[in-house]
Amino acid sequence: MNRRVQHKAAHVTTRRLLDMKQGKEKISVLTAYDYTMARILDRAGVDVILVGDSASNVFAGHSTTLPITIEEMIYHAKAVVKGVQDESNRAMVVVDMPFMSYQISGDEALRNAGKIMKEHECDALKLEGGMIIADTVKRITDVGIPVMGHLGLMPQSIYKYGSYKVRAEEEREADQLLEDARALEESGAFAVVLEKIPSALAAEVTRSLTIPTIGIGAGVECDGQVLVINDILGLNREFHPRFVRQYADLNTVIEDAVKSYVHDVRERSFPSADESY
Ligand SMILES: Nc1nc(=O)c2c([nH]1)NC[C@@H]1CN(c3ccc(C(=O)N[C@@H](CCC(=O)O)C(=O)O)cc3)CN21
Ligand SMILES: CC(C)C(=O)C(=O)O
Ligand SMILES: [Mg+2]
Repeated sequence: MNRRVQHKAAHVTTRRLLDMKQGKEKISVLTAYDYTMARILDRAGVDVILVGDSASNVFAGHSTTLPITIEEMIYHAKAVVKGVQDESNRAMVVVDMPFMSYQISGDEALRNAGKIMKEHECDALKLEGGMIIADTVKRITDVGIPVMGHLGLMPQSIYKYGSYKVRAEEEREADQLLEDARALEESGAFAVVLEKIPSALAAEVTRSLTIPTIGIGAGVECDGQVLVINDILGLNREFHPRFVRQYADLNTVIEDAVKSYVHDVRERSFPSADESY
């Protein structure tokens, strides 16, 4: 028996996520945008890696997710998929479809979904929206591409709302969100992200659906949780919404390391004889 194969944990599939919900095992999701980080996340055992369009913010420095292009998302996704493949190849890789790559028509959405899927071996795509994109979700899933939904705070619609405030606090909006979630499930979505909505509503959606819910600022009763990797590592100085738990202060770690390097170069203590040829 090939021991290497035997020791490799099974790649996380949409089926596995459904089983996890049924078995009440929580699903952990983090974003990644590059090869090095994807390898660390896969090694650490995260279930799903999301190549988020938040790359527009944290990688490219834009103030919203709107400017990132399909080509840029593919570039990040290729690096992440390669990282997972070179590590344990356990984590599922989901890629955000960027703003305006799926909203114009079902045809265009399908063409772009296929384009993203063909460039690398990611496992699924994520789209923002509910009933409005239900037909599109059905068309994409019908050809065999798994789709993750995204409801509540939808950053691609930020200019429609004008703020990043909590969503669906009023009963009418909450009812709409519940209907949107059901529409996504009926259209074939395998999971749905719930962003910045009241915990009680997220719990109700979670109970109402067969597919898993993945929360970000949506309480502990979601079937899983997602956060942006830069936020949990403390790489982001300015971004501190209360749903982020910071697990490290890499900002300080990196700044101190770079300061030491700059100092050593200036003082001529780097490189030493041992570090030279
Ligand atoms: N680094 C990063 N982390 C994220 O979670 C993230 C991104 N970028 N970019 C894309 C979207 C945007 N997201 C956001 C952005 C802002 C808030 C937020 O709560 N902002 C304010 C509150 C604004 C208000 O209440 O009016 C805050 O408290 O920081 C939440 C999610 C989540 N996503
Ligand atoms: C915050 C998550 C859910 C996301 O969509 C992103 O990182 O783009
Ligand atoms: Mg996103």
